[in-house]
Amino acid sequence: MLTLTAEPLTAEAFAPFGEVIDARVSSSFAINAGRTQRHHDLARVETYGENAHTLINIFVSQPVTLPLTLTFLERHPQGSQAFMPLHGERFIVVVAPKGEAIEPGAVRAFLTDGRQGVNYAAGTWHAINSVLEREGEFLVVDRGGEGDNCDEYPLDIEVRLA
Ligand SMILES: NC(=O)N[C@@H](O)C(=O)O
Ligand code: NI
Repeated sequence: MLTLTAEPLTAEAFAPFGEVIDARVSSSFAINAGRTQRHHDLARVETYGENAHTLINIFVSQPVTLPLTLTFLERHPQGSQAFMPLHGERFIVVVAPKGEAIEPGAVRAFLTDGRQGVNYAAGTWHAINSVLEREGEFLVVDRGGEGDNCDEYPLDIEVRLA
């Protein structure tokens, strides 16, 4: 069993796995006659393969209990996957670098603060959506198209909060 303590999510720490989506720290420019600040191009949407196209979804997830116990990580080789909470929900992010195998020492766990979303780059290993405290509603942007786009890697992980 791999036991991890979730660390606060930062863009720098998450950079090898994708992007953190956070209007508080991203640049913006005024549009709509100055009434709107556009936080532009915050994450790279990747869609590969036959008939690949971008999907906009909403995930409604039931909360996990702590410590979070996982039996696998998954990856989407044909596309990225972004999760943005719609009501300030905090969630646990567990990731590992792209590759055919996962090195347990390379697995990282993060805790979001409610204003952060994440975009998993295509092929990045990650835990399924793991929201804390209450039912969560997430805007999810990922890849549609032909072929299988979800690989699972068996790994027993326990995640605690600091
Ligand atoms: N399977 C699915 O659509 N969701 C997972 O990919 C996930 O990361 O939660
Ligand atoms: Ni996923």
